[in-house]
Amino acid sequence: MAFASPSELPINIHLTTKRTHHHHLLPSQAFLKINGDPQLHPTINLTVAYQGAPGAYSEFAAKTACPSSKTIPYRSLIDAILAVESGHVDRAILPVESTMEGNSLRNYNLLLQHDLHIVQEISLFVHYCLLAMPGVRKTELKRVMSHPLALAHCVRNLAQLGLEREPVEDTAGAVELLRERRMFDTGAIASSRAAMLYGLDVVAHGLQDESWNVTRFLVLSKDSDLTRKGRAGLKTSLVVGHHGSGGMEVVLRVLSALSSRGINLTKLEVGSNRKEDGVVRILNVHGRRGIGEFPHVLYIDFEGSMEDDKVKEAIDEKYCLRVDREDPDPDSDPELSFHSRRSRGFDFTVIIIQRMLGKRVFKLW
Ligand SMILES: O=C(O)C(=O)Cc1ccccc1
Repeated sequence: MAFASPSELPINIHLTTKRTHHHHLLPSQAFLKINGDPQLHPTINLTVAYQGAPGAYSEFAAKTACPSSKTIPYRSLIDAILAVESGHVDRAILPVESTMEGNSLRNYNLLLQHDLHIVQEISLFVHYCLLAMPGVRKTELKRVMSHPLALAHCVRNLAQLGLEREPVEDTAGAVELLRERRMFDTGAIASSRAAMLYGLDVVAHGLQDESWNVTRFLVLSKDSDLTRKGRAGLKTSLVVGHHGSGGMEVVLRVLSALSSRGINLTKLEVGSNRKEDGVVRILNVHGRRGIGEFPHVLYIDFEGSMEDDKVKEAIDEKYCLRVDREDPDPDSDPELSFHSRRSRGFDFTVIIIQRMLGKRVFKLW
């Protein structure tokens, strides 16, 4: 391609603050412990998979999180994740939630179905631009293409401009398509970096409906880094899948086990089970592998590490969160499936994800 590679483009950073789906029932709770340290493990020469074309926000997030790494585009998030799982690349980057849209839960749930470790997280301030073919004016545009999340973030402004929305795979992919097909009546929402990369004009800046628009990305790796054991600055994610027996009491038990020990929660989300979403599928990474299905899910992030005494205590609290790494008793009731432990009549599984505490927000203009 005649355009500069993304790594050659100036990046303006402002620091502001395989699937084996076994459907058979499984014993054992899932226990996934995740950690990592970019300082201990420099990202030079790493390969990082992202979804989209060069110039996508995910690529920028990958480059920011893993400086000097080589970013590799993939068509879909699943392809990017499979590339890490199969060892073709070292890392994958996954956008999981944004301040405007809340959780892209489908992405988060992808994480639960693959045996990968979160080694880092990065928050990116996303500033959307309206791009058009060179010389085209904003008023000449009839429609706009972009990633569904970008379209959702700009819905009011786009309506005001009277532009029809057309979802495509990613923001940079929209720009590429626009240029390839020489579409003079169509714009794309993407970064100014994508405009430079593909030689398009920026006809409007800051198209997001709300000024504070931050997306959180997770960096995934096949390997965990046990050298981080007990180190400060970690954040842990807990995903509790349950079957709703006892109403919401599982939720209360989990929260009280953490809050009674002064453990600071940084995220709390009770997975709603609207019919169209169906169950959440969670991979069991211990014992016999397979997928468990849970109609109710609780997502929690808290500050601290699984090595902290109070965290250990909360996790081990009797009748509350028992995380069992051992294979369950083979004679146990197969109906217990994935979530072999029943605690006072509740059945649930717990996934624990340990990772870096990401406090910084990067800005891309
Ligand atoms: O389409 C892109 O550029 C992506 O990387 C996905 C995305 C879209 C909008 C905000 C953050 C990430």
